[in-house]
Amino acid sequence: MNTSMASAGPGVGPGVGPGVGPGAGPAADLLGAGPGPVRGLGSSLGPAPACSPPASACDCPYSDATFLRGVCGPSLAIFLGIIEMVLRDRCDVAEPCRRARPDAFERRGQRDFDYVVVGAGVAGSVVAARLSEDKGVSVLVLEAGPEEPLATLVPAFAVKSVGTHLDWGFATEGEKRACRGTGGRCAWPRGKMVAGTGGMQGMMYMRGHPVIYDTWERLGNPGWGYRDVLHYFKKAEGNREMHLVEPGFHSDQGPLAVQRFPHRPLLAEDLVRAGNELLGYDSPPDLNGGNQTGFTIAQMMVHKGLRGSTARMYLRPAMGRPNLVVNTESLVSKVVIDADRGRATAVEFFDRNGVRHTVRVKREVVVCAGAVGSPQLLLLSGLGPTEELEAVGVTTVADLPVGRNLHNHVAATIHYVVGPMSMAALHKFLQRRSGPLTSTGLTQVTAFLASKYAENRVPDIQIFFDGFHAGCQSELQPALRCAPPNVTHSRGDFYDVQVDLDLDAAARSAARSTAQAHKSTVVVEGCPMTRRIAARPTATRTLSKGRLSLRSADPRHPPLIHGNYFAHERDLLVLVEGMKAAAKLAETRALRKWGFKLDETPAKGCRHLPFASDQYWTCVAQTHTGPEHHQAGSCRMGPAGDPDAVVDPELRVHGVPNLRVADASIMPVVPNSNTIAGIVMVAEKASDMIRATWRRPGLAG
Ligand SMILES: Cc1cc2nc3c(=O)[nH]c(=O)nc-3n(C[C@H](O)[C@H](O)[C@H](O)COP(=O)(O)OP(=O)(O)OC[C@H]3O[C@@H](n4cnc5c(N)ncnc54)[C@H](O)[C@@H]3O)c2cc1C
Repeated sequence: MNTSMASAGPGVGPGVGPGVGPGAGPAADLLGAGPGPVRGLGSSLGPAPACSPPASACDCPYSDATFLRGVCGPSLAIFLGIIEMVLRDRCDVAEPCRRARPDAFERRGQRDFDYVVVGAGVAGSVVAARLSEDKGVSVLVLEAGPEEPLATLVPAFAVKSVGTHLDWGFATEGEKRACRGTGGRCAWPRGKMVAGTGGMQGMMYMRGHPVIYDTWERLGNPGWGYRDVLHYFKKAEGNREMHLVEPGFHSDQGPLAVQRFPHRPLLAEDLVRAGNELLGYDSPPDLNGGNQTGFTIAQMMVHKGLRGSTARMYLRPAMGRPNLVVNTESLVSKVVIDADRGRATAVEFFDRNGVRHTVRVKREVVVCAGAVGSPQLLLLSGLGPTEELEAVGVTTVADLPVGRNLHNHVAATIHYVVGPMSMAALHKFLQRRSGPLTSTGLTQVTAFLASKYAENRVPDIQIFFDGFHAGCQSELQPALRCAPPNVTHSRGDFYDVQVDLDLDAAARSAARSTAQAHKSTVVVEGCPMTRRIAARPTATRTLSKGRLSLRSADPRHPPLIHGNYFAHERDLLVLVEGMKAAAKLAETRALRKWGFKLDETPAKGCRHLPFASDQYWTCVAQTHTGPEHHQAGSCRMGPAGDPDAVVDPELRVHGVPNLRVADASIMPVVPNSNTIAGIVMVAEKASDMIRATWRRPGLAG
């Protein structure tokens, strides 16, 4: 699975309150998390309350939504609990004075706002920060989940909140051709917290091929072609490694910090070499530049060793603004629409105590609840296919194809055969923001390939990698439990960073100095260790379309989701090509020296088929489907008259112009890559369009 304080740290640059600018004092110096301007966010930020470490001395009360201690079972609960506690005591990490609260709305006592933003996820955080730059307007953000927990900021725990109370835990139903191993149900984790799914994702920064955005434009959406949206990619991007990327495509001025992890296993470099050996490339290209084909160590959304979610990079620097209120643990249940006037007039939500509130909206509602949450809310508000709404007792306001055009990438995992988290690692992380806790291991490597089915050689396969990351004992090979005597961890049941690093070095020198490769086994201090590395080829230009509808009119019930994977046969054919390409990697010179070998243990449910045949890979894809996490399109953008369109090219719901949707759900076609870069672009452009609307003569309120 693919999975930063500085600019968002105690100081937020020019225009900030007292004592928090550059050189603001001991916090910055001690922790190496120096404050600096949040570039691109303007200088209109209001004063932020000062705080200074240690956190027990931080001036603002903050209650962290802990989750880590539960993820590895009882044996590690104490160790992981300590990590959470230590993080809480770091003021620069915790930023307690910039946190949203579940009682912010009540405390403010204000019952009407110019803008109400639903969801403080990837897109919502950007929209809220941008709209509140205008001092004369008021912005309320309602987020169903709690604040972004501290442990989610540590890259090594990137996806550990999946399956916890921070995950909506959605699943598709009735898949006929996919997820057969799990009864036709594919898991769709989605983040329920400030930062949204951006708090549980792998941090990879990938935009997708220009042709995707040109397709959006061709489908009737002027202003969304690549030449136009490039401006917004750049507006958002704060690239800290401009020397690595192609001139003309990037910017170092935006709030979203983009750079490679400070740490990577040695194997990562060889994996890239192996891939480019296969493709005949000398050096990895900038996959966000002019050529999207090849293998690379990707740039990630990280800053100073911590996850750079949009909540951290956009929203928190804005939290001191008097015109911005962010209320957590608030489930929005309905947008109230005056059908006669075609206008959204209010938003209803339930607070953490289950009490219902109504907020009046003076200008616009901006729905940023994600590819599942946004269509669900529109449906609950009477916007959707009449028949479906009537079936659950919701009165139709406008008959719109909400929930259709839902689509996603699809993957399958293949394994190759070829350590543990300790106090030492924690120390390294806290002192220098270095070491394995600051990365996600091999997940920082990715590749884009064009299968034989690809149109115009535009990549239709992305490969992700996994392995060499912090994990629980259950994720390890049994042999790893044999702990060498010098292991620094106390119980021998968690990846030890020390071992991890030594293992890399030892494996390399062993493989180099002795021709007798240990094949899948390396020996460290007399302890035989086997590792399982995974590659996850992913079909990214999928043609299969699913749908989302209401299960009931109760906003607390999850919607019905039909992913409809592999409904279009080409998606499966492309994925099988991707699996074959990934299998070939094991044959490269660069990886053979590691004793890399395809794991030939037949996959459950596919043992009857000849290993590595097309039928075998097809069976693996359909049985052990990787349902992927790049859902999009469920409130599709398109012009008036397009029967598939829910929002117009300015992201206004057709028929309700002061209700916009801005997130992954508006994408007519999902990018052929990870999605966040594209979503942030959408949110930046949406914010500009909203602000421009209200600057028009006669409209300013
Ligand atoms: C395990 C995993 C790994 C991933 N890795 C990557 C990666 O490496 N790179 C990448 O680019 N993408 C990655 N993704 C995909 C990416 O995280 C999502 O595409 C992205 O977060 C979606 O953004 P969004 O703004 O559309 O929705 P979200 O970020 O999900 O935000 C929606 C927000 O709305 C809130 N909400 C929903 N309904 C309501 C309601 N009724 N009332 C109030 N609030 C509500 C939610 O709680 C949430 O906070 C990954 C996803 C997963 C699950």
